Amino acid sequence: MKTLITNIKELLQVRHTSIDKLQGQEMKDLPSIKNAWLLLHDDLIEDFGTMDSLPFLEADSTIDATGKIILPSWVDSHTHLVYAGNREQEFVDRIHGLTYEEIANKGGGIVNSAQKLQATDEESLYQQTLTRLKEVMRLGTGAIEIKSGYGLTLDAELKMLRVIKRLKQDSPIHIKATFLGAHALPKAYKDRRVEYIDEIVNVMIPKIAEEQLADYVDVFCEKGYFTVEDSVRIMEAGKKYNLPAKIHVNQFNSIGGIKAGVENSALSVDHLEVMTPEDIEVLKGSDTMPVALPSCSLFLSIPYTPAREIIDAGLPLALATDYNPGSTPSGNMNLVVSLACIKMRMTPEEAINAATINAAYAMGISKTHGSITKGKKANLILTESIPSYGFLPYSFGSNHIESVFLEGKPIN
Ligand SMILES: N=CN[C@@H](CCC(=O)O)C(=O)O
Ligand SMILES: [Zn+2]
Repeated sequence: MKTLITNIKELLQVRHTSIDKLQGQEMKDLPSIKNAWLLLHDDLIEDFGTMDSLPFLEADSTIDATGKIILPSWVDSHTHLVYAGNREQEFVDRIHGLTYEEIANKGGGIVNSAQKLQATDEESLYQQTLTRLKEVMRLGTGAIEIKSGYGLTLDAELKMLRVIKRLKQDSPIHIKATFLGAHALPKAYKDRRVEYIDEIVNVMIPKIAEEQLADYVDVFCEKGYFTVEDSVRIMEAGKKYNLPAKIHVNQFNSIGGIKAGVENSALSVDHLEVMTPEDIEVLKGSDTMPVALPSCSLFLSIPYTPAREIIDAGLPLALATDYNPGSTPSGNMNLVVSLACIKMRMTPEEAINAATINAAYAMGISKTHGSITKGKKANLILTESIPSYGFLPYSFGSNHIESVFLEGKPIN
C-alpha cells in the first residue's frame, strides 16, 4: 500500500542520514523541505523531495497537503498511563495550600493510587488506559513509554505490566514498558525499605524478566522515597536481566541520582527540576539523555528544568509529558512543546527536536522513530493550514492537528 502526500507547505525534521540524538548547538537546527512531497510504503517512509522534482509515482492514494505542515509524530518517553481512577481531591487539597509532599505524607499520592489500582480488575484497568492511549494518539503521540509503579505488590505490578503488554499487541502506537516497583514504599513495608528493595531485586525483577514484561527499570530516587544506594541496587539488578534504567531524579532535591544514573549507563534521567552545576557536569560526555517534564512543573507549581543551562552546556535534552494521576494528569505533547518554549526558553526548533528525535533516543527507538528519514516508521502529524511551525508552540492550548498517521495509516 503506497500513499503519496503532495504540496506539503513544509516537511519538518528531515534527516537524510539517520541520527540518534542532538545536543547543544545542534538542537537549534530543524532541517526541512518547503513545498514537499512524501511517499509512504506500508508502515515506512519510502521517499520524499521537493514538488519540482516529483517523479511519476504509482500510489494507492494521494493526499493534497496544500498549506499544511508535516512533522514526525511526537515521542512521549515518560508516562504513567496505567492507573485506576483519578486524584482530583488532592488537586483541590493543593489549591487549599497542602504541598505534594504533605499530601503523600498523609496517605495520599502514589500510595493512594496503588490502593485504587490493587482494587481494580485487569480488564477495567486495560479499558481505562486504552481510553487515555487513544486520546494521546489523537494529540499526535506516535510512540510512548509506559511505567508500572502503582501496584507496589508483585501481583499488582504484574497486572499493570500485562495491561501494557496487551496495549502493545492491540495498538498501532509503539510502546515500551518500564518496571517502576520502587515508586513509593508500600504501607506493608513501613520502616522496612531495604526489605522492599530486596523483594524488587530478588523476586520482582527476575519474574518480570522471565515473563518478558518490561524493557526498562525505573526508581523514584528522591528524599522520602528511595535513596541513591537503593537506586544503584535496582539499576544493577536491571542490567543483569538486560533491562537498562530510565530513572526519576532531581524532582525536589539533588541527592546524587544523576551521577548514579550516568555511572550505571541509564538511558535517561528524568524530571531534573532541581539541578546543581555538578549535576550538569556529570552528564557531559555520557550517553544518558536528560528528560524534562514541563507539564509536571506547571501542574505542581514547581521549578521548570533549566533547559537553557543544560543545552548551553552542550548537552542534549528530551521532552515528555509524565502523564499520571498525581503530578501531571495530561498527556498532551503539544502543550509540553509550548511550555518548553514559554517557560524554559527553548526555541521552537529546540523543542521540536527534543520532542521527536531526542525523545526517541530516550526510549531507545531513534533508529526507527523521531525523524523523516527513508526507512523509518511512517508516523506523522499532518497539521491544519497554519502560517508556520512556530505557530504550533505559540498558539498554546489550541489543537492544530488535522490527522495523525501511525505506521503509514491515518488513525482517524
Ligand atoms: N515523581 C514520581 N512519580 C510521578 C508522580 C506520581 C504520582 O504523584 O502519582 C511523577 O513522575 O511525577
Ligand atoms: Zn514520572
